[in-house]
Amino acid sequence: MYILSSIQMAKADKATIEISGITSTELMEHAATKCFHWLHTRLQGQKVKIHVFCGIGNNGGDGLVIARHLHQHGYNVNCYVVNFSEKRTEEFLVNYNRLKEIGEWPTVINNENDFPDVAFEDIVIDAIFGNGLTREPEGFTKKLIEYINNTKVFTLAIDFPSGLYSNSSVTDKNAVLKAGHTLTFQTPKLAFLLPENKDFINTWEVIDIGLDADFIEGLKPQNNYITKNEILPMYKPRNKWSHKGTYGHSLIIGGSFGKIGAVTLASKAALKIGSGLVSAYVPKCGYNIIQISVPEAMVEVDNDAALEYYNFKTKATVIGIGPGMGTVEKTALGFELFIKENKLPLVIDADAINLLSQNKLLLKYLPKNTVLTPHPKELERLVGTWKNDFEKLEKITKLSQDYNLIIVLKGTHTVVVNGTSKYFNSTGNPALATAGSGDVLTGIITGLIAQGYKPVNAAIFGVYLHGKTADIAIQNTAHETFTASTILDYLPKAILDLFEEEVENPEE
Ligand SMILES: NC(=O)C1=CN([C@@H]2O[C@H](COP(=O)(O)OP(=O)(O)OC[C@H]3O[C@@H](n4cnc5c(N)ncnc54)[C@H](OP(=O)(O)O)[C@@H]3O)[C@@H](O)[C@H]2O)[C@@H](O)CC1
Ligand SMILES: Nc1ncnc2c1ncn2[C@@H]1O[C@H](COP(=O)(O)OP(=O)(O)O)[C@@H](O)[C@H]1O
Ligand SMILES: [K+]
Repeated sequence: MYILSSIQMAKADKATIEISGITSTELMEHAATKCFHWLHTRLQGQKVKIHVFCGIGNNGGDGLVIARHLHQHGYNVNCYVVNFSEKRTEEFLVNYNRLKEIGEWPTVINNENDFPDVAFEDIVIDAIFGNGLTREPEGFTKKLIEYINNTKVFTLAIDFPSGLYSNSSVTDKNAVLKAGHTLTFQTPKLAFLLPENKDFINTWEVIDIGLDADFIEGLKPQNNYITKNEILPMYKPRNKWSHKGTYGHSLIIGGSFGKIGAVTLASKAALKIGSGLVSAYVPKCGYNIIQISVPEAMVEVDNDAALEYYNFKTKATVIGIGPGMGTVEKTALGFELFIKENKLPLVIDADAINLLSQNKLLLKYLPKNTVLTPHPKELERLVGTWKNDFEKLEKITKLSQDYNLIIVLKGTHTVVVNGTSKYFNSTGNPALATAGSGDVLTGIITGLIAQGYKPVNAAIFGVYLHGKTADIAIQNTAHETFTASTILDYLPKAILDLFEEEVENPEE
């Protein structure tokens, strides 16, 4: 699914109106009616008090349409116009009049004295600002947003939480509405996927308003939201005449005294995702541990308690390096020689990323399409700090372009960056916030590359499946009891889920 910016959304709105011949008011009616149905399905006519706050642009127009439908269905609805400007859009005015025609006169809010009483148990619909936000809300509009936030009432935001931009950072955090749920039109918005906006975005979903798909395709959006639809075509089914050699040989390099578990998890993951063969290259102290805990894997050993020589004999298809490796001097020196000589595809994680950060000259030796899987702290060591999440994404893009790398920045919405293309993951939940889950991801991506997946696809596919295990598991287990090993237990279900049909959305 593409992620569109505000400018792209406005272009797609306009183009759809021209191409399909429907009017802008009809498009608004269609979009806002879907939002009403979303609410109606859940409320089933309950007499809860609903406050609809409308701006004076088309986001406000949506609010007016929703208020009209709520009124006509007998809900206890209060509609307000937040009068921050005298200009009104045509679609706003059409719907203002339609609301008046059915006997519902919105209350105009001109200053703080006009704020209505809002109780914790009420519902607020936020239709103040949407796609057309050009600057931060101020004056009484900002005060209204603060006022609503302070009530802690459930807030349903239409298209955007008011005050949030799609593609740039908020500078005044008090001027953004904290949405309980957001119904956004046509595509996810980049701002919803960034940790800096965690206070404003809770849950959200996309309402398909039928914008022209060919036109959107022609915009060549660079930001993507990865769901099952994008993942399924990547899947490589197995051939009847294949054998273990067909599915490659993953070599996992890492471990140090006390941290052999990381290599164990990564090796198990590479096997479980289907790598034909898996070997581990660990310090001597890890030999028995891996042999006993992963009988399917082969093991080669280096020096005693930490890697030093990197002189393995395994003829691997791909190497995953870093889990539990440590950064002591001898490991770092050996790593430098290894990187300078290596020609095999690489997945680089954890301490191997930290060693690259300590010696950035090594970056130029990495084979094209090497996958790096940093968490934010590891990324910071590599590229320095950032002012905000948009600048962070720019820094990752530059790193990816400068060295032809694929960067997997891990987090709630892990993003895979390949040059200017970005792929944000849709799966996963806080169950994954547990020791070793990153090591498992390294093994999964390595094992997919071994089987012939293009590195960028291996990264996108692996991240999706990794998150999906937690989403499936959480139906039967608690967040707390999910561990990195549970990811492996649920990999079969995550793969099988790809072939299950989605349940129809009742509102569609
Ligand atoms: N057919 C369609 O197009 C469809 C559109 N749809 C809906 O339209 C929404 C976009 O509508 P929109 O473009 O009218 O912008 P919106 O967010 O309502 O507000 C912009 C107004 O606010 C003003 N303004 C901005 N910032 C401000 C500030 N800080 N403080 C004060 N004023 C500020 C700005 O004026 P200006 O910047 O020029 O001063 C302008 O007057 C979109 O999110 C979706 O909900 C759907 O119905 C689907 C069909
Ligand atoms: N709240 C969350 N929602 C979704 N995914 C998460 C969440 N917290 C952590 N994860 C995922 O868990 C993994 C953690 O990796 P990492 O930080 O390297 O852990 P470790 O070093 O313990 O292996 C990443 O893939 C990350 O995306
Ligand atoms: K809004």
